[in-house]
Amino acid sequence: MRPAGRHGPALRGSMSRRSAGSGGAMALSGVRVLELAGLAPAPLCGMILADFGARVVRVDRAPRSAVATDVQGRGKRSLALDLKRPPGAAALRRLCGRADVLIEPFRHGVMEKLGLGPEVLLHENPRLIYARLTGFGQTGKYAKSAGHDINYVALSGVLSKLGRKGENPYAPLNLLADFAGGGVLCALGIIIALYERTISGKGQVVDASMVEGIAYISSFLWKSQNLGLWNRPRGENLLDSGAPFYETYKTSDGKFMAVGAIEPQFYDQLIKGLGLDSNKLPSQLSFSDWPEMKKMFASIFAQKTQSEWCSIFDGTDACVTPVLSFDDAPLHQHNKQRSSFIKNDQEEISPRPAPLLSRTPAVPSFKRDPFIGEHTEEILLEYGFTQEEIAKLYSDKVIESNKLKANL
Ligand SMILES: C[C@H](CCC[C@@H](C)[C@H]1CC[C@H]2[C@@H]3[C@H](O)C[C@@H]4C[C@H](O)CC[C@]4(C)[C@H]3C[C@H](O)[C@]12C)C(=O)SCCNC(=O)CCNC(=O)[C@H](O)C(C)(C)COP(=O)(O)OP(=O)(O)OC[C@H]1O[C@@H](n2cnc3c(N)ncnc32)[C@H](O)[C@@H]1OP(=O)(O)O
Repeated sequence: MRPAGRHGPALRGSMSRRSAGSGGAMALSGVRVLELAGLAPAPLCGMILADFGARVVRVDRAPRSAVATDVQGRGKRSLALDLKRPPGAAALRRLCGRADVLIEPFRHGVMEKLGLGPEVLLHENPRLIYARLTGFGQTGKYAKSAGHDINYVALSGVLSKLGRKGENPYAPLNLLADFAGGGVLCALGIIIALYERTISGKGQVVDASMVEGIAYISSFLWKSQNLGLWNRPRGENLLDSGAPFYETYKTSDGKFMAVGAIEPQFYDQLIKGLGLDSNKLPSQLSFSDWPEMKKMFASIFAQKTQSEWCSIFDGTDACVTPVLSFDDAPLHQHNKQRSSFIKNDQEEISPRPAPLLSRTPAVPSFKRDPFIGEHTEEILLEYGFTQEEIAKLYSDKVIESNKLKANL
């Protein structure tokens, strides 16, 4: 959890609280989602759907581990259910009978082994959107292999393009496969399938492979190869840290500025802001001069603080911005003006859901994330289980409840 200290109530912005009502239905109101608990990509997928109004139930493991490892539980409720026991698997089948969407994050074969494969669940509920969010997809040589973000980015071809000159390929955190190519594209697949269902009345399987997701996200790279943008070795091209005008530079106070002055008219403004004379410089696209130009830019940026450079470049089209820390990003005037970051009841700061819809924007929950099993009973009742059936599931140790902790 981040300290609250520097961030004032302004962060709560003008966004109405979910509990107070948004003054209208959210885009996904009424959509019932079951998300089987996973590592990082499926939780983001579920959180996006919850932010935009879906009723998302996270199905956690029972017997449960001490703490929820899902830090993207915003707006979700938790049901703790042991799927390895036949009554647990049967309970999930019943839940799926009343759900619109199931998100499962296991490697291929796990759901089938539990008797919860798509043939079974779609047979019982033909309207179900069965989303399978995996690294390697449902078929192919690696379908049953373990892997993580870096492996998926590697297999997509994209990792070979990332990294600085002379260095090994470098994965930018686990943002590309887990989140962009995984969680976000899976959410898109679900929305597309939900839209199609309004016409056909039928559900379907969404096979969201993160390898393919990140490859698809990188279509621009694939389709721009003939433009000569990527002919040079890694780290020596236009957008991969080769060009002096698409780079970060350290300032005198140890911070950084980001420069993205690609087009000539914007590059001219960069040169002007740096106090240079373009007549005395090589042309912008003279590749052989790039290393020397970088050194020159670096020595100039090192002469002023980040704030001084912001005073020079703010309000120009030089495409120069400060590299903000997580502490500073929510406090930046632009982000404050748009309420781009929000603070929940626990004083935790996180990005506001995007994109912003004009009539039915997301209204994220401001409550803390659910404890594992916090809503077990209420969810089962809501999905049509009787008190007697719930009591039996408890006594059979197939479900767990975590009310005690929730009430602390
Ligand atoms: C780079 C990222 C990964 C980042 C993850 C981090 C966010 C977290 C990793 C470690 C965490 C920390 C750690 O846990 C210690 C602390 C714990 C504390 O509680 C919280 C703080 C921690 C510091 C904690 C903090 C963070 O959470 C961490 C740092 C990625 O790339 S994520 C993407 C990974 N890939 C995929 O998701 C692709 C699809 N999935 C897979 O390929 C596999 O699932 C995977 C990921 C390889 C894992 O393989 P595994 O063998 O473990 O599982 P599966 O084969 O899929 O089978 C699942 C089995 O579980 C059974 N099961 C599932 N649900 C239930 C249930 N409700 N009841 C009973 N049983 C259940 C299922 O039947 C399967 O059983 P079998 O194996 O017997 O078939």
